[in-house]
Amino acid sequence: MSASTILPQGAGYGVVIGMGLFFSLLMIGITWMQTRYTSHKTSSAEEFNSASRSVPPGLIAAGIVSAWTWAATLLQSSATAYKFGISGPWWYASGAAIQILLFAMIASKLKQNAPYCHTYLEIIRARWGKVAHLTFLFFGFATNIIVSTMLILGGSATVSSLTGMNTVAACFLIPIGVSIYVLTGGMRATLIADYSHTLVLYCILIAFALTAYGTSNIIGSPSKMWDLLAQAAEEKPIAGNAHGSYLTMRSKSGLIFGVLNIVGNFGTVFNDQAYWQRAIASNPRTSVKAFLWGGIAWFGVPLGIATSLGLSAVALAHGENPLITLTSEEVSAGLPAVKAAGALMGQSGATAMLILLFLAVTSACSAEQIAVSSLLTYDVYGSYINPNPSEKQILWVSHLCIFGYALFMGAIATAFNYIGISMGYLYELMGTIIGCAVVPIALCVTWKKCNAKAAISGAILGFLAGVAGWLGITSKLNDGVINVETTFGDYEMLTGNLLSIGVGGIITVVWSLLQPDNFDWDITRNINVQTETNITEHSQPQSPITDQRIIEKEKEINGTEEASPEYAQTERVVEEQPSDLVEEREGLKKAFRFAAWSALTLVILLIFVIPLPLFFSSHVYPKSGFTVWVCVSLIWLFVGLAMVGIYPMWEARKGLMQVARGIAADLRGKRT
Ligand SMILES: NC(N)=O
Repeated sequence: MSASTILPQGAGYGVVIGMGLFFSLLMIGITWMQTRYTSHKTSSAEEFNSASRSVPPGLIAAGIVSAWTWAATLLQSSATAYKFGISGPWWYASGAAIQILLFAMIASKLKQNAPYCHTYLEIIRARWGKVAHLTFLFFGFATNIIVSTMLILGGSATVSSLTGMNTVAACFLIPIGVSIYVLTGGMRATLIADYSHTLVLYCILIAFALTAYGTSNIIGSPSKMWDLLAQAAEEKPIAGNAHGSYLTMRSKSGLIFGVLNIVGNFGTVFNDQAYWQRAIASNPRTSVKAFLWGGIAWFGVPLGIATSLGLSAVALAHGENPLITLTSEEVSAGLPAVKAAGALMGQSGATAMLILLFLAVTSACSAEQIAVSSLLTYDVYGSYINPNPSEKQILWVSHLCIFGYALFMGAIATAFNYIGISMGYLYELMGTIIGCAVVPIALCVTWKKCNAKAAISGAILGFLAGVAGWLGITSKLNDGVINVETTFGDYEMLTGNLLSIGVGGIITVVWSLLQPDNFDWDITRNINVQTETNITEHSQPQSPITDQRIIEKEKEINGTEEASPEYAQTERVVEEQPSDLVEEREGLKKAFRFAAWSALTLVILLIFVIPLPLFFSSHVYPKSGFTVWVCVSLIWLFVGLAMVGIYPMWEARKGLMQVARGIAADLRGKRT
């Protein structure tokens, strides 16, 4: 064991390679059972990439939580608690949960307006053409690359800090291990692996919280933590916080981080095919529920770990005999939680942290790999290289892209490591690079008036404004010095993030209002309709029905949908029971209204109603208030465990029984 690491190097290799192999074997087993005992075969491209669009809400919610739980969710959230006190966990959790909640509305519009697409870029291509497609493909890939790099940087920094494992080896071995299980299982098995990861993740988070606030000899109660935090503030008050305290929402840097977090995370949800893919894989009737549940359950993850380990790091790094020390580079790399776990729980804490990070990073990596593979397969290969691919070719290209992207993830994370760009830096920068595409992408599937030129110009000019503003303000505030350190300032990052999303959004909306498009959603509703019926192995296409019938019936019901004469005359073959189609669209409209009300209410509560009065009143929590805060964070973890750890099992009971009956029949020799 290296003198400076809490675990031996072998533990790092053991977890990365051993657990990678374990999950690959598990995936082979799940895929085999899925193929043998259920109707879902991964030899179908539709099943491999979109899980036949039939996944129930609990499993999708677990998949959302696991894709959205990055290394940064655990590490960066705790680093914000270390830097800003309790406002850090709040702003991290609320500033990144609202996008998932709002995406519930997009998910329902997606099911209404492009029910058979494989990627959101297919919608952009069908609606706005090739230039828009290429423009947003750039922002889509930029999002996946930034997210993947942060994942691998965070994961490898943790593994090498805890075990001394070679960082480059970790950078490559983590994504390659993940690619093996993604290759084996495709989308559905990946969601099942996500579920198992999420279950263990919640259990470890609960164990950390109970140790920090219940059993630890060093802290052990909210009251003792309050004392230690008060002492830390006396020793080293936080500039910009009320009374320099860690126990207040009144934190200037915390609030700036909150804004950065909100902007950046809009980009990493709305531009990331991984979330569209979960909406696509979802059963249409329950996609809204899945995203609302996912957002609510996920909120507890950063809030819980940052309240326990982030604040523990503050307590342990101060006082007469600090148990841990943290350099600013280590804080930027997200290591306060890692060091706190080791100091509070010794080797068992370090091992739990290693496993936690491994699970979070691998499940988020798997989401990124399958997302990038879908973009490359459908939007590059299928759009520009081979417009009429066979199912075999789609599967072959998907597999190749998953493995190729795993190698790319390792290489790019290694490069960032060498040039000294940390996960924390990328986290604050991401909104500047990708925020500009958020509004056009969201409007592509929700607003018929949004015009193509406005969307393309908005995204490109927003990007240029964001980057120019970020670098310009850096130069102005730092005497012309532009480097990694100066560009990482609060105001520098804030300027870039706000300009990018603001300019992109304003240009897109204002131009579209001045020159409104009048898009016919039937064009996007027809994406892949013919292909789907041809390639879906098990679907039994119903007799063809005409759009005219659908449109007329729809008019009878609500009198709103306008029929395009051109489309009304075409015959459309659909995959689902056609007689259900109109009722289904009505159901989706209701679901959209429900998503809008619930998501907007939660957003207003989480971003305005709860934190802002606490900020403006400069309230510093007394012991009783802090104890309530700790209890809420713990309860939220248990609620999350119930929502995405226990509920999916209940939901899957019939499928599990079917598999169990199949296995029993096999054992009795009654099945061939
Ligand atoms: N997924 C995030 N932003 O932690």
